[in-house]
Amino acid sequence: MGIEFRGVTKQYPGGTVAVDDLSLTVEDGTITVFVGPSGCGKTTSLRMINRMVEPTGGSVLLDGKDVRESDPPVLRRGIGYVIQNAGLFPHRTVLDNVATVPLLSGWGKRKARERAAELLDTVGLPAELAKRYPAQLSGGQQQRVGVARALAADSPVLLMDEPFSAVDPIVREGLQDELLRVQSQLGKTIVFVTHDIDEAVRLGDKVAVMRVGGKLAQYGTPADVLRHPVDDFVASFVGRDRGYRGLSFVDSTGVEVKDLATVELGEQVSGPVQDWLLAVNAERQPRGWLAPESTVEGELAEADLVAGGSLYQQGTAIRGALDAALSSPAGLGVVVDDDGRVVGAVTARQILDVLETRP
Ligand SMILES: Nc1ncnc2c1ncn2[C@@H]1O[C@H](COP(=O)(O)OP(=O)(O)OP(=O)(O)O)[C@@H](O)[C@H]1O
Repeated sequence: MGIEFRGVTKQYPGGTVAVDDLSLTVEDGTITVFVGPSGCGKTTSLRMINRMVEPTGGSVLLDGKDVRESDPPVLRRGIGYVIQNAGLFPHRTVLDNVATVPLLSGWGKRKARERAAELLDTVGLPAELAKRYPAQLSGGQQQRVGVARALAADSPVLLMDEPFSAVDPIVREGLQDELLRVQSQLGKTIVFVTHDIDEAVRLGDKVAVMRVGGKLAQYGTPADVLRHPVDDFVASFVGRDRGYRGLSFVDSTGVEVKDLATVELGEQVSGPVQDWLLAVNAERQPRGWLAPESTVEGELAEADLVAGGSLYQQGTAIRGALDAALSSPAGLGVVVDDDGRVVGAVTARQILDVLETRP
């Protein structure tokens, strides 16, 4: 179900223009992220979709129909909504929090609870948490309950307002992965608000960058926005390291994978080794590096090795190859196939050369 903003403006009674002539289309079944500094009108834009805020100009269309033609409570029942800190009911159990919307929609108690239990599983929460109260969960777990509750409406549209901002970066990454996984199964139309550009490019099929004054600065794919910012505002907002971030979207064509000498764990290594030598297991999966000048007594064991270096899976974006090369103690990024077996190695120099010669 697509969403269209047509020349939408919101001026609050005090005179603040929170959103100024916003026009964009959110495609059916995609994630669109509204991103921008504090006060640029992201939340106001989101809330005009479910009529928590009414525009003062223009119109919002849901599936081609002006939202003003729908009664707000009916409209909202059909649109999932997730906010920061989850907004859970403190005196209801986790299960009943999630079952709320199905109950409101007239499902029987048992069916609503069964559905709620399924959804807790969908968002990766163990069943034993169902009977707890929200205060007995971690912040990340509460956010998952919030997402499960929003999914319970089984609506094609989901609005998410900074849902993951209150949790630490590691937990946030887990929640983002989970959202992407759930989305790959459910294919909802999701509008997501954040002030974090990393989150925006990670989650969005499209990213709408807004500036204070409620103006849309740029609307495009994450790759577009990172690689071709339309003006200085967008360029500075996406940050100086956008070149590096942008590499997440660049394929690795032209990067030649070089052969790499390896030694298998359990083998005898005679004399001190000359150069960094990659140790692999019987499946040819990398286990660590043998440092130059090191000598091995008897059979090569894990204890002889220096750990380190991320692995680059062949065929994925070039950023992974650069990460692998830069994080490797040997200066050689280890390239693996789908099964994690060593294919060869790349150097950072090679990757930079390829990038420099590209248009
Ligand atoms: N109910 C209101 N009455 C008056 N002004 C408001 C109201 N809600 C928001 N505003 C103003 O409208 C502008 C946009 O606010 P909005 O909350 O949409 O921005 P935002 O981009 O979501 O910001 P943040 O990231 O800080 O939440 C701000 O200047 C804000 O002060």
